Amino acid sequence: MNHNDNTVITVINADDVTIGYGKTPVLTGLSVTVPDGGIHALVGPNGSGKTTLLRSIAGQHETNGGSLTVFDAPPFDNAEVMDRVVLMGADVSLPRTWKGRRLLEIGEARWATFDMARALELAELFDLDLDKKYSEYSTGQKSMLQVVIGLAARCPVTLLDEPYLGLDIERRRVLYTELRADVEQHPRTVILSTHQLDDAAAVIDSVIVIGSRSLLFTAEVADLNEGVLSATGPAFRIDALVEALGSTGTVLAREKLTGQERVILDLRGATADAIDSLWTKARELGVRVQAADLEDAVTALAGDAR
Ligand SMILES: Nc1ncnc2c1ncn2[C@@H]1O[C@H](COP(=O)(O)OP(=O)(O)OP(=O)(O)O)[C@@H](O)[C@H]1O
Repeated sequence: MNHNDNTVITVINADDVTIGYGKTPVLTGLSVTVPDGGIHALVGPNGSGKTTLLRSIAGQHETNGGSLTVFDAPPFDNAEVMDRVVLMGADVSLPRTWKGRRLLEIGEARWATFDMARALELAELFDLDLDKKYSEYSTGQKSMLQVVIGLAARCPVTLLDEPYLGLDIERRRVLYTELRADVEQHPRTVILSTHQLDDAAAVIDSVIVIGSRSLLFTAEVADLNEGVLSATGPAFRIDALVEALGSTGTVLAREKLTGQERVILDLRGATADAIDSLWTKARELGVRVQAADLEDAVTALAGDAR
């Protein structure tokens, strides 16, 4: 594993990577590092290359240029890396005629770290019938089986590709609660690709945001929660707040609501005193300020980064 500086150990390192299909590139010049441990959301528009990137990290898809390493080694077709990585989720195909229970046994045979007791416990929490064939599962039940295998495999690098697809609200709660509990009890690095950031907001540590073709930015969720604010009020009051903001921060986005306007402000570089005085100013002006929802913060930062 790489020591980026004196403190951060990275498990996945992409440096100027190009990935595509045939001669068509999907991602170009992608440079990103993923720290060892924690849950990281991979976010980007449809077709931006999230699944392709996860497949490359899992050693299932060859990169076309640059350097991609997982545990300091190129992952493609590399058994030593692939034995420590699991990729499960929406686009992962499993043998359709096999029953859920059999697929768990395949997982147990595939990964030395697989915990069958945990797999059975998760299946019960999801209320998943393991005696049905995979082809007989609904979309949500297929997702549940994928999540069960993905978590029970206990791989140091766990990749979950849109694992919530088709899950009802109660099962989504199980997914995120059990994911967090599992990672706390058995620390590992999880990358979770998602279009539903707010759903995952409570359990993720950072976001990796890709745009069309490359990385837009990465950010710690704690930094976003503290430093990206949403301010709502009548337009003239928002104008006054933006004027007061000066060089303390940046206006990432501004939108009209019915009779009001809302701005998303990036104050991540500001001192605690500067942030305090902006809150005071907002109160004086009668502008409602709050931490921006994670989804709003990421969307605004992505718009700003493009
Ligand atoms: N097997 C393939 N052969 C050729 N092109 C492919 C193949 N798989 C994916 N692509 C193309 O690669 C691009 C990225 O696809 P990918 O599935 O990685 O995106 P994604 O970000 O996961 O999308 P979504 O959010 O819609 O799931 C898309 O333009 C897609 O059409």
